Amino acid sequence: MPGTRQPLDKLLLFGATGDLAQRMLLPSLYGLDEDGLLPADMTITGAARSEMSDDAFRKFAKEALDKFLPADRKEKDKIASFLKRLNYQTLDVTKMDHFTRISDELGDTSKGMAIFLSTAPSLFEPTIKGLDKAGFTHGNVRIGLEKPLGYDLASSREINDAVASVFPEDRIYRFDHYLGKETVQNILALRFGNSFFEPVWNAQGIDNVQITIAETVGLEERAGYYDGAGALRDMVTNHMLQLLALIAMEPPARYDKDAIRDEKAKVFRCLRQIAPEDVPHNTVTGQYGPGAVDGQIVKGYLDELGKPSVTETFVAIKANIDNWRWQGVPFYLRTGKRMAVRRSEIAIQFKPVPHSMFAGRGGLLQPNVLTIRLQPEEYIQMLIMAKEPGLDRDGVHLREVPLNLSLDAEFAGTRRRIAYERLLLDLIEGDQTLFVRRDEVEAQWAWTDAIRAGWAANDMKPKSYASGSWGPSTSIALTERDGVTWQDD
Ligand SMILES: NC(=O)C1=CN([C@@H]2O[C@H](COP(=O)(O)OP(=O)(O)OC[C@H]3O[C@@H](n4cnc5c(N)ncnc54)[C@H](OP(=O)(O)O)[C@@H]3O)[C@@H](O)[C@H]2O)C=CC1
Ligand SMILES: O=C1O[C@H](COP(=O)(O)O)[C@@H](O)[C@H](O)[C@H]1O
Repeated sequence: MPGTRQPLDKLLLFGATGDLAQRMLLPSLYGLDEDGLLPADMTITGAARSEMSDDAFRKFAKEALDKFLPADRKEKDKIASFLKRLNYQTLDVTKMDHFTRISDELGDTSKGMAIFLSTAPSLFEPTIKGLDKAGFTHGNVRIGLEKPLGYDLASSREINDAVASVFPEDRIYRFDHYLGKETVQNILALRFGNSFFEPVWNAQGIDNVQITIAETVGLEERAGYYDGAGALRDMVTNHMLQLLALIAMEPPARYDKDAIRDEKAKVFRCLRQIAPEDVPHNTVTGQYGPGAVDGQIVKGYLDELGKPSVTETFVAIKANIDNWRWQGVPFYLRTGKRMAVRRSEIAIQFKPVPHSMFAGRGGLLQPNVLTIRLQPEEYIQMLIMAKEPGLDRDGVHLREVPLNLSLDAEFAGTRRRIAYERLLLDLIEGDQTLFVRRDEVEAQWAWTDAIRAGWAANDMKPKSYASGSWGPSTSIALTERDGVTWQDD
């Protein structure tokens, strides 16, 4: 709600020397500054363990911008002006006495401050304790927490309790960068800014929903974290379940933090927990072996990791939502690394027509499919049956054709922003709508913890799949058993 936004003029960024800061956070903050969206006198203080002066941090940030900003956005004057906002504090968050150092670096914080923890979740509790001890939790202070929020429900609760002991929920901003993506916000526009989908957006109109986040990258530089997490906890607990909730939720009454998050939370409460005995039937796990991706020969996961591991790099799940709207509609979720293509999309397959008047006179009717492509392209496409032109005497020849709304083309003049630009601006200005509430995050963990318990109970190990494929063949069987085919084209 723009009318109630209250910008703060200080940002304290923990994990400022990390990969996420270099690739996403510093370029995003620059993007906001470039467009005049940061408060004029706002300072950005980076904090991390590495010993660095303010100037060395500015040089570090400049290198990050040089590397990660597109060539047409590197304006010397604007970068120089952005760098003037930056300063740095060397600090180990596990050492409580280090926190007193921040006061000098920050100066007067009476107008409030936004803090963002872009560090491993194991560091959240000590950081919060340190901030509290140094007196940085009172007044107009908001705290942002990068995902993952813990490793399971128990650790997530511990973190939530620790934050809640010093920050009220309305000052806690749990990041899930998928919520900052334009196309993800477009799901709300599509569903609730148009009237024609709602009457069929239910078990009467929809046969199944498929959510895919396929990546071509492998471990990158994150082996330490990823091998302990795996695809389920890295992608499903957060991004994929948020997408599911946006597709499945009831219409919120208003575009605000309470109305939207209440509706998402209700979906999570209706998400059917998968019983241990159903886990082998309803889930598939895989681990990539060697293969070719984008024309390049790549190593398998174990070779990249350099040690044995049973961590899954692919997971597919059949989920069900037990409420009136979605009874009997499977939601198939699928995500993996080193897949055939990079693609995030939601495919909604509608029910077939109840009776075909074209039977024997025009070919088979295909059910309509609505595809919301989140990345790399951004579009919404509806597959519909149309008559092929011609004077055929044996009937009306029908063919599936796409009805396309290319968001890339329609909004060609608008810069595509990094998801973190939206979220960091909302943290600075105080709008929680696109952040995850405590009850949501804990419901997400409870659901995926049950799946992990089922894997352990059934001694399930990931099946190998070739890099550059769509995952193990059992993933195809997961949907085919229900007579459903993954939408892979
Ligand atoms: N990178 C990515 O693409 C994504 C990352 N994330 C999550 O974001 C978080 C940060 O990720 P990423 O940037 O990749 O991690 P990195 O390992 O690259 O960076 C970690 C940061 O934390 C700092 N740090 C580590 N220990 C301490 C300490 N004791 N006291 C103070 N600072 C410390 C490091 O400082 P120093 O190097 O100076 O020691 C560094 O700035 C993680 O939880 C990750 O899972 C989430 C989504 C995507
Ligand atoms: O949170 C994460 O997301 C990225 C994928 O994000 P995207 O915006 O590129 O789709 C994933 O690579 C990473 O493992 C995970 O931690």
